[in-house]
Amino acid sequence: MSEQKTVPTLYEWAGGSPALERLFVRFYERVPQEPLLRDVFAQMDPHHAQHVAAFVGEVLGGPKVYSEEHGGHAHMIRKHMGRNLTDEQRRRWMSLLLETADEVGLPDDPEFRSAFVGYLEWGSRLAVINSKLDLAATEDTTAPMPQWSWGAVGGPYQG
Ligand code: HEM
Repeated sequence: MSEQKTVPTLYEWAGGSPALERLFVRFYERVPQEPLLRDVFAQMDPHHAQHVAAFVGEVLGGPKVYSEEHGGHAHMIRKHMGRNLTDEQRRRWMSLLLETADEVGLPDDPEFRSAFVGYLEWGSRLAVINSKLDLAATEDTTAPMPQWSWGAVGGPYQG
């Protein structure tokens, strides 16, 4: 009988919702010390970190909490519209998030990190593009929820 191997999702490999919440709570604790980012997030919802963790968890193969309870992908797109984010801000957002991933002990194996960074690069560049759109003038913000997986590396680090 052949052995059946189950490939964990990126969400499971990351440590599920507790790990992603730890990551984003700590990240948004650090944002006010960042001159490039603090004004962007000055008015953020008090549950912003949990919402972003739920969104990213769903993208990485976790439960559909953001779609079912927080307005789904269209809501996330609308939250970026009209904010005129710069690439300099995006780069700081990325590097601060990756520094925080190390700080909170998110898995740092090559397989997980390459897939995770791939998603963040893609998503953060779209956030900047969407931030140049005018909320009032854009009717269609529907797009399926992105789904990210291991990609070319094919599965978790095996040692
Ligand atoms: C993969 C990249 C990103 C993801 C997954 C993401 C995710 C999200 C989500 C889910 C929300 C809505 C939260 C809610 O429902 O309350 C949101 C809002 C927001 N995002 Fe992002 N985002 C990304 C990149 C960025 C970047 C690069 C910036 C700025 C440099 C940014 C700035 C904001 C701001 C200012 C809000 C509104 C916060 C508020 O006032 O409530 N995002 N983002």
